[in-house]
Amino acid sequence: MANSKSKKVTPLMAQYNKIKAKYPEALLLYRVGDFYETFGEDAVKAAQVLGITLTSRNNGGSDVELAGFPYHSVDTYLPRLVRAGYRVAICEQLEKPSKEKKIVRRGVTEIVTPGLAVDDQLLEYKSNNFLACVAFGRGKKDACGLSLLDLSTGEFLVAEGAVDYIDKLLQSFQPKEVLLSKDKRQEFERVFGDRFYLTTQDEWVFTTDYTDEKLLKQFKAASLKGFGVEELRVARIAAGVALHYLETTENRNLKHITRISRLANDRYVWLDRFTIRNLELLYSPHDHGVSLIDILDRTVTPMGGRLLRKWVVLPLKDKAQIEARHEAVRTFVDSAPLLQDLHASLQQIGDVERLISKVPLGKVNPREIRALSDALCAMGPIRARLMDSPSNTLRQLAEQLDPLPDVCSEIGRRIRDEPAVNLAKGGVIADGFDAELDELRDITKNSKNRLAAIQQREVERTGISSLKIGFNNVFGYYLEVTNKYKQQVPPGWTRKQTLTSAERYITEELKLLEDKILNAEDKILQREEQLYEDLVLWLQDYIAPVQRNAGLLARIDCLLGFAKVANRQRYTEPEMDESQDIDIVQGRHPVIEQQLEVGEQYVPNDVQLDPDGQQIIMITGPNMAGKSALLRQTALICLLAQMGSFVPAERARIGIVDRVFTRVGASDNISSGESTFMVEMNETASIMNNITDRSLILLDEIGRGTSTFDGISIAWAIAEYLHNNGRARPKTLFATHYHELNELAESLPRIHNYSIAIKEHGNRIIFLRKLIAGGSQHSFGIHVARMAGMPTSIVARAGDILTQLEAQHITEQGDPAELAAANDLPLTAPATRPAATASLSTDALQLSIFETVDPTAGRLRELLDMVNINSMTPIECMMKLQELKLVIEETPS
Ligand SMILES: Nc1ncnc2c1ncn2[C@@H]1O[C@H](COP(=O)(O)OP(=O)(O)OP(=O)(O)O)[C@@H](O)[C@H]1O
Repeated sequence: MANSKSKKVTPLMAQYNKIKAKYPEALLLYRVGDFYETFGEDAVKAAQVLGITLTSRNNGGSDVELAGFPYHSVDTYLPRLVRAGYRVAICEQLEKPSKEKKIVRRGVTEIVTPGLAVDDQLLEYKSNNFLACVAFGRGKKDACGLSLLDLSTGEFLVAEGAVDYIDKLLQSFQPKEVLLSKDKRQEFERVFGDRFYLTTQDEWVFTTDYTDEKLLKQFKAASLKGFGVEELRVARIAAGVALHYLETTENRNLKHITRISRLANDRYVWLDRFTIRNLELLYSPHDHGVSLIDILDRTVTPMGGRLLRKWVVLPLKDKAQIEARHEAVRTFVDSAPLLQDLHASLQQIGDVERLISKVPLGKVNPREIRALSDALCAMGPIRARLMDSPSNTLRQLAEQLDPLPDVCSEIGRRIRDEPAVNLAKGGVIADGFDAELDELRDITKNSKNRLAAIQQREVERTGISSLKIGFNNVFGYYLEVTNKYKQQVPPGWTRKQTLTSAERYITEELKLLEDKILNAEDKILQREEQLYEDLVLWLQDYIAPVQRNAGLLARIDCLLGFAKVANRQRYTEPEMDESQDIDIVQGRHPVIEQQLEVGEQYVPNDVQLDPDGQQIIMITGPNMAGKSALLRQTALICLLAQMGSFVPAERARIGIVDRVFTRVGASDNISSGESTFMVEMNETASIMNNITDRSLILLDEIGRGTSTFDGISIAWAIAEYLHNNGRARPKTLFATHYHELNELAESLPRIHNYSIAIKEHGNRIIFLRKLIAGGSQHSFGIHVARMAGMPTSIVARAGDILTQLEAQHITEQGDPAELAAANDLPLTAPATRPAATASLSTDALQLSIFETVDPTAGRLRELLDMVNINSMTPIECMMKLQELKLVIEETPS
């Protein structure tokens, strides 16, 4: 820190210390002349992050660290500091330096944090930059409130609900910064994890009275009734805290925050947080992985791109709304010229939503204002074209578009066609708009002509033919009259200088012109600034209509994007109905089908689900057969349909789905122990408690994270519960390695067995990727090992061991399938039921193995001792066998 205790602190450092004390948590960029300086610890951090030189400055006897950069580099350096996670306070000089004042007045004009970014360098153009606030309810049962505010667009959303709902929204909207009460940090991290950039606020801010006052003031309203947020007490607190935070970070002109909207939980399909992650809707966890949005986003405008991200995580449940989107997409698909025209027009639009937000923030530059008017001008043709289209949806959208001709023409009248980006450089305001400015410009351009004109006129008027206009530094412009014509000087001229052969005069007119010429440049800049400010102020009245246009264009853009994807990827229009069936004919996985190697073809599959007949599909098949792909494509097709998109299928009839749950079994519990398994079971239990008739559940290798027999038992119990649960019959796709689960179909009529076909070809397995009726009866690991060329003696022996292990286990504990069926396992069984013994007694078996495969017995025994067969997947078994085989091959006989 700058040393405030030092005896003789320089005036500059004294001022710095005072300002810094007000913003202790921020890294302070302190303007000194043409530089932004940082001092003390801030300087150390800035030097490290920015790679700038760290020096020191004498501060009245003691040294303080110093690092700075030129003011014009702020656009380069500021984003780097913010991205590195710093809050940055920018302290400007608030007055021009003058000789009389020892030190100029300075103050913080802006605080930039990840959630408060508005500069293009800090924003991703197709993503919102949300600042979130989470307010916890009073008790455990009380709801949690969330607000999401994008300062760069003015979008302001609130939601209230159970913790898992808020968690899901945080995951979907990925806020860049989250505000919370000082005393709730631990609770927040426990519930929502530690991956957010947190900023705490004083506890007193989180009170209804204070926050409601903030909201009412922002929206200039007497009540919040009109916004549909009256009932959401905790969400309103979260919203008010966000406004409070903006105020304390010097963001005071928030005219672009014109509305607050409720994210109505009941309007959208409920996706549990695993589903968003698991279906890779927005992100893929793999390196260079592709997510659904990557495939789906063919939008042209940044607003469209941002809206699509919301559509993807908030699929609709209302049939009419979904069909309205389909109808618009169909219209574009059916008319290539309409699609192309709209695409071309939208390309001229740019980011009007963010442009108009810069108006109240005082950040809009002249070129952006011009871009705004270009965008408005482009809206006319879009409106006209869509009004002519056969689509009701598109006509309704077009009708609401308002190209604001006044704004468009006013900007055209006031701003030059290609204005300078930087207002301070001039050349912004159009010629002919302002007489004063025109005159000033004229003066600088034509000053010589004007002087010559005066000279000419005066020669004619006075008859002094030798009259000349000259200039000197003492009294500026003058009229010089030779002695010969002295008598003809008119009365209004003032003599200023007498020379031997001539006299010099000034006139009122000449002085005025001189003044104008000398100050013209300065005055031009001032006048341009003034006129520009007037325009920006005038534009503030049009923020809401421009935002409305931006919203409409975003929707048109998304629908157009869906049509482009449908054309390119051969998607078809799904039929939506109120039934509870899902009937997909020749469906495909939208992402995987795009990623296959050249020459590979995605194999489409039919999937039918209905709660009265085929409620649960049990799919068996070896690793890599395509089970997970089938599960996910089914959910993705339903979700795509409900987002309003066409779907990758030959035909699809979808009874509206209201919830999608996904669970994927933990892949390895060897390193993470039981906890992973416990988590898996807890989460599965939460699915079981929330299912409805319209739910779609994907269970992929559930129970994999424990020993084989435990896993089978648990998967069995879950399948049984989903089938027999009286409350609801959720449609379920169940992928499993455990062929034992096929037995369930014998006693439970709505469970149907399927498998994914494979074919043996010599030593190779060919994956046919076809879903066929009937479960598979193979023990895949050993089966695959045989096809991989394992010596027959080992394969045969492995088969024997498996049979013996299963037989032994059945005598010790009973057949897991029978056990499960007999015990009528309750829901809570996974967590509370005593785990079946994981270690099997294999001593006897091992002895006999080693008797037969000597002389490599020692090494093989060693390797086998380390194996826990109960926790291995078939493919791991196969690899282990391969390893054993190598031992045999490498040992000299
Ligand atoms: N219908 C299909 N057509 C073409 N390729 C497919 C198809 N289904 C899956 N694949 C390919 O097979 C790979 C494996 O599929 P998937 O992960 O679904 O197998 P799995 O049976 O779930 O295996 P595991 O049990 O190991 O998870 C996919 O990454 C994809 O490349």
